[in-house]
Amino acid sequence: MKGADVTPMVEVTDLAVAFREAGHTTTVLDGLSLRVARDEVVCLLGPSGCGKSTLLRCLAGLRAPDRGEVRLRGEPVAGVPDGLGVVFQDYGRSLLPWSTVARNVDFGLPADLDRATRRARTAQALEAVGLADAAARRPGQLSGGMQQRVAIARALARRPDLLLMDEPFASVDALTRADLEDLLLRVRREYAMTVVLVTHDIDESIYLSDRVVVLSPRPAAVVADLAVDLGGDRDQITTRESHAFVHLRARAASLLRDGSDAPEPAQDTV
Ligand SMILES: Nc1ncnc2c1ncn2[C@@H]1O[C@H](COP(=O)(O)OP(=O)(O)OP(=O)(O)O)[C@@H](O)[C@H]1O
Repeated sequence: MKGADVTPMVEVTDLAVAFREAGHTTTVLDGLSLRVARDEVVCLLGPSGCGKSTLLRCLAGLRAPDRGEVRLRGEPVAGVPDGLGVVFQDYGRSLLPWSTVARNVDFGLPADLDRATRRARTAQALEAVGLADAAARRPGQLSGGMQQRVAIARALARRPDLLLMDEPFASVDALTRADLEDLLLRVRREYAMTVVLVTHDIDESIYLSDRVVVLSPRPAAVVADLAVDLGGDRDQITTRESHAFVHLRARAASLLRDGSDAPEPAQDTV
């Protein structure tokens, strides 16, 4: 009998990246290793400037590391891999302002797809993000949250098995952010994707993920790998109030602050 495929979706080994500018070298990553299993949602949580985006760019094949290796589905990354969706924070710059919403989504599809398939995938992705009625509008006619939904639809239309997100909800207001977080939890199941999401928001990292990888200040190293046992059905109010969530938040905050883990609180204090 053939066993289940246990090849990790993402395997990063001993990654090092440095930037050299005007005779000055900034070491951003130095010996970072990380694994993400298929269908997992993992948040990379780290302080500003620690190298989160650089790590994500290495995963996306947008930057070659100076040392070490990135493998996706067991294959070394060399250039932008197939089966990948990417969503960045700055939706304003990632959408084409003169094109309709539908065209913006279609724009992300491989050139060799036939017209009927393109239309079907675009319609399905817009439906998934609740924008079926906005297909003919232009980005400038939409709110920030709606524009970010278009960016997510564009990634989904590619039917990625790996979605990389770089602070995707950092530019929208708190209520819209909560809606987009719940949208991600839903589409992650519908599209059966592995998700790697970069954030410096502790609550968001716990709410969204199966695992939070806490990174140190630059050069980013893995400080802790926190399993998030909150179940699949999450709710913005009750999940965030739960004992497990509150304790994970304290642990992540302490690890981010000085690398120390917070002790389990006594039951009568919560
Ligand atoms: N192309 C580049 N050239 C020179 N330095 C760079 C370049 N890209 C990033 N850096 C530097 O590398 C460091 C890490 O940047 P990176 O964007 O990866 O961090 P980050 O953790 O994502 O930060 P933030 O949370 O603030 O977005 C920063 O000091 C940044 O200035």
